[in-house]
Amino acid sequence: MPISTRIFEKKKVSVGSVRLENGETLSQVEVAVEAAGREPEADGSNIVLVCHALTGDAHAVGDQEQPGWWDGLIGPGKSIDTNLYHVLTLNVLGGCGGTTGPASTNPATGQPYGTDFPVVSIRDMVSVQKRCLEKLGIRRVEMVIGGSMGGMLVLEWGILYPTFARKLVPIATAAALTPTAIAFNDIGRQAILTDPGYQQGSYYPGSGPVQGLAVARMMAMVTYRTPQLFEKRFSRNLQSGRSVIQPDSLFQVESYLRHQGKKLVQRFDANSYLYLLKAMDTHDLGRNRGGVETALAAIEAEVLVVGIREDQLFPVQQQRELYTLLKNLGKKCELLEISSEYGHDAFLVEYEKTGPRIRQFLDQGLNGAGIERRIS
Ligand SMILES: CC(=O)SCCNC(=O)CCNC(=O)[C@H](O)C(C)(C)COP(=O)(O)OP(=O)(O)OC[C@H]1O[C@@H](n2cnc3c(N)ncnc32)[C@H](O)[C@@H]1OP(=O)(O)O
Ligand SMILES: N[C@@H](CCO)C(=O)O
Repeated sequence: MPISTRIFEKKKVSVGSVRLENGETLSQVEVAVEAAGREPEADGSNIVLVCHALTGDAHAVGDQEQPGWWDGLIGPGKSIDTNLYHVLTLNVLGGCGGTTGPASTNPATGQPYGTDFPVVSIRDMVSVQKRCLEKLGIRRVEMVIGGSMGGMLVLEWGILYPTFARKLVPIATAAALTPTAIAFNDIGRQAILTDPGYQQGSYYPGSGPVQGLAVARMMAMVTYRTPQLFEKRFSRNLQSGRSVIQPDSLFQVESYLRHQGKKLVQRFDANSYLYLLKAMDTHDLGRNRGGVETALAAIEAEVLVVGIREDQLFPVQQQRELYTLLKNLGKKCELLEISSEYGHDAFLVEYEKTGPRIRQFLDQGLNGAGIERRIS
C-alpha cells in the first residue's frame, strides 16, 4: 500500500458556546483534532474515532515529528490499519492538549480560567466531540474505541448518539468508578491541592504544583501496573546497585516512580488533571437515566468489551458486568479478557493480545458477515 494514500492532519475546530450538564455555559470552545490514514468515506464506513485516557491527547497516531501513544495498535498494516481507515482523535474538553480547558484563556477576563473553569462531565466531553465532528461534516463512524476514561466516552457515545457508530470498543473501563478508584484519585488530588505551588489554581504562567502533580502520578502509576511487574522489573534492588544500607539509599522502584512523576509534569497541566479526575469520579452511565441497564438499552452498535484480569483500577468484574448487562438486553456484544502483568496500562502496551480481535471486529463485526475492505 503506497504511503501516499495516508494523510496526517492537525487542526483546531471552533464549536462555539457549549451548554454543560451542570447548567453552565462555556463560550468559544475549541477542540484539538488529529486525523491520520485514508481519506474518510462520506458514509463514515472507514472512520475510526479514538477516545484517549486521562493523560492522553489527540496524538494517538505518530507522524514524522513524534510517535503516537497508540502506535502499537494503529498504523499502516496494524490492527487499525491506516491504509484502510481514517483515524480521528480529539483531545477532551477540560484537557491540556489543545482543546479548551482550565489553562485556556477565559474570554470574559482575558486570563487563564484556572478554577473558574466549570466542572465538566464525560457526557459534556462527548457532546462537544459530536459538535466538533458535525463541523467537520462527519455524522457517522464505523467504530469508537478507547480505554479507561476513553472507554467511558466510548459507552457515552453509544448511549447519547445510538446511530453514530456501528461498533464500540470500550477497554478497561466501567459504568462508574469503584469507591477504591475514587479513593486513589483523591489521594492524587490532595497531593496537588496541598502543594504551595497550586495557589488556588491561579499559578499560570508559572509551573504550578509540580511536586504535587508528580506525587499524584507516582501514586497513580502503582494502580496502573501490578505488584508482579514491579517484582520482575525492580525486585528489591537498589538504584545504585549497592547493598549497603545508606540513609539516602534508593530502591529502583522509587527511582522509577520519581522518573514517571517528573515526566508527567513536563507534559500535563495540574488543573486539567484535577478536572479530568473529577469527571471520572462523578461519571455514572446510569445517572438520570433510570440506572445503568436502562442506559445501556439505548445502545444500537455492536460492542466488543475488553477487560484486563490484573487491572487494579477498573477490576475485570466491571467489564464482565457491562458485557452481561448488554447480553441480557439482547445486544450484539462480546467480552475479550486478557491477562497482563501491565495491569490497567495493558491497553497501552499489550497490542498482540488485543489487536487481532479488534482488527477482526473492525473489519467484520461480531456476526462475521464482514464489511467490504477498502483496499485500493
Ligand atoms: C508514545 C508517547 O508519546 S506516550 C506520551 C503520552 N502519553 C500518553 O498519551 C498516556 C499513555 N501512555 C502511557 O501511559 C505510557 O507512555 C505507556 C503506558 C504507554 C508506557 O509507559 P512508559 O513510561 O513509557 O514505560 P515504562 O513503564 O516501561 O517506563 C519507561 C521509563 O522509565 C524509566 N525507568 C525504568 N527504570 C527506571 C529506574 N529504575 N529509575 C528511573 N527511571 C527508570 C526508563 O528509562 C523510561 O524512561 P523514558 O520514558 O524517559 O525513556
Ligand atoms: N497510563 C494512562 C492511565 C490512565 O488510564 C494515562 O496516563 O492516561
